[in-house]
Amino acid sequence: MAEREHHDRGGSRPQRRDDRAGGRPASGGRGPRARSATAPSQRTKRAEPTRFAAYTLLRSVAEGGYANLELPDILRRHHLAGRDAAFATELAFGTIRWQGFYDAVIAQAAGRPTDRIDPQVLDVVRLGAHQLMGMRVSTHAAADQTVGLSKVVAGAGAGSFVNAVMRRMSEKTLEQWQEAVVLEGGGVDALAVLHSHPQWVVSALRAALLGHGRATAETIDTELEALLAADNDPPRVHLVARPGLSDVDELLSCAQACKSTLSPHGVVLDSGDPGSVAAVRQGRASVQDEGSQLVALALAAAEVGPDVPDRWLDLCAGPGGKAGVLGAMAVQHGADLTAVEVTPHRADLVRATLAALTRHAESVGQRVEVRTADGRDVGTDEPGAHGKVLVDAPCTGLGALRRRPEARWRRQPSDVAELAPLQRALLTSALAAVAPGGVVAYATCSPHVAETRFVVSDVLKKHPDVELVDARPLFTDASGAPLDGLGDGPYVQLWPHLHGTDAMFFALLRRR
Ligand SMILES: C[S@@+](CC[C@H](N)C(=O)[O-])C[C@H]1O[C@@H](n2cnc3c(N)ncnc32)[C@H](O)[C@@H]1O
Repeated sequence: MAEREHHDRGGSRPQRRDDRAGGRPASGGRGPRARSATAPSQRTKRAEPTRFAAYTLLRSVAEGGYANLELPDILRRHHLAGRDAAFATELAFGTIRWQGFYDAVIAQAAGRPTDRIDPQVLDVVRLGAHQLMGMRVSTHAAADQTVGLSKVVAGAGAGSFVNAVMRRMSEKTLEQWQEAVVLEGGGVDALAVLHSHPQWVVSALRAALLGHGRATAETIDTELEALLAADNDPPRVHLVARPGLSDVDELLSCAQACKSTLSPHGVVLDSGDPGSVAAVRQGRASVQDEGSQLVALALAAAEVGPDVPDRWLDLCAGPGGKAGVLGAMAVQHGADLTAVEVTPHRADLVRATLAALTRHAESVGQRVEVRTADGRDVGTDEPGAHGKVLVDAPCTGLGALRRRPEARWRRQPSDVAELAPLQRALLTSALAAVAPGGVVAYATCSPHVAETRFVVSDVLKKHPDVELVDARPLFTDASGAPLDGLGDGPYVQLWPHLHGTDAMFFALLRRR
């Protein structure tokens, strides 16, 4: 590709304001950009495949698609692999993450609110903004390719507008744009623009850091900025070797990877496609965040009374990531696993995820079963039948924003209230389904206090026969050493900016 030498994924995000305080220049070491004075008629008239693929992904997301799910097909259709696929992915995902900040910049550069810009043209300009401010694409290449893309997707008439906006955006450094768009008064509103999060999400994360004891009045500003910045860092790909089916050495031997420092069964991929790893293709290993691995391993390690049944239950299993680890650990402990999922197509995903494990369990005389059912009924249907139950509750996913670039713009504050009764009902059902002496783990990939502590404390009020267990000793790193920064207990809250994991919440309840 013509401008290949300008592709640099090392500096793929707008720099934080903190970086300026350290004296580093904005935009990855470049000063103010040279004005790009090329007339639109002299710009390219074609769309280069990586930009076109990124644009296609943005349009799919605008129409309700999920970036992670759409990406593989779009890359295939545009024949992109290796560095080109990585460039297109970062261009699209980074643009979606930084959309809030870029829209504030674009509104000023265009002299009109973004809702008065044609949505297709707006997406093209957002991609241009990310090339200018988030990736080290040269000003000329970014402008040329962005104008070319606009002509292809929106007609020649769009070229002049896009050319003008790109020129105005390139007249300021990132640092100057941060100054220009930040809202007066600072606080949550300013952080929301600077770190490209909706305001309500910034407020919820602020409350979560305080509510879980991670931050105090003195440290909250620093902690919150660090957490928001971590949400904008593209996460690395982690694999888990399902215990008994694969191991870390096998993954290291066939992938460019290094050992996880957090999970004894995990590796961190340096590069490459997880689908090229045989163990992943065969369902003996899978892609999984380290925080999710730790949650499944913690429940597997939890002690239960002597007479509890050798039956473990995953009450909300789709698509089966934690069930894969929990089921593998169950088989090693001589227990069976039942994975329940209410949505039929997600239950099918769980079946596919657990196929290799199911065969392995049968070969040693045990059972791993997937059931399409409502988890809220299991407690009534099978009271006291299980020794360990996982409730990985449906939640807002505010702890996994870095993995799902569009999620922050889709979620609404009302989602929290809407999910609340379901979360309480599932935990109540789990407590009915567990035998005396058995344990229930309640987990979410959200640190929102209303989805975590409040759910557990509400349900506990109605269950005098249930006690909260300090979950912190169950969370150890890959060497078995206690994990730092887990809070004051008895709950565990992981944090992206501290542990490098999704912000998983974990509570352990034991039925007396
Ligand atoms: C957070 S996800 C679980 C993720 C899963 N544990 C994993 O690691 O792959 C929550 C799941 O619960 C399912 N769910 C929602 N309501 C449910 C219900 N009433 N009974 C069972 N599953 C439910 C959702 O469809 C979703 O697949």
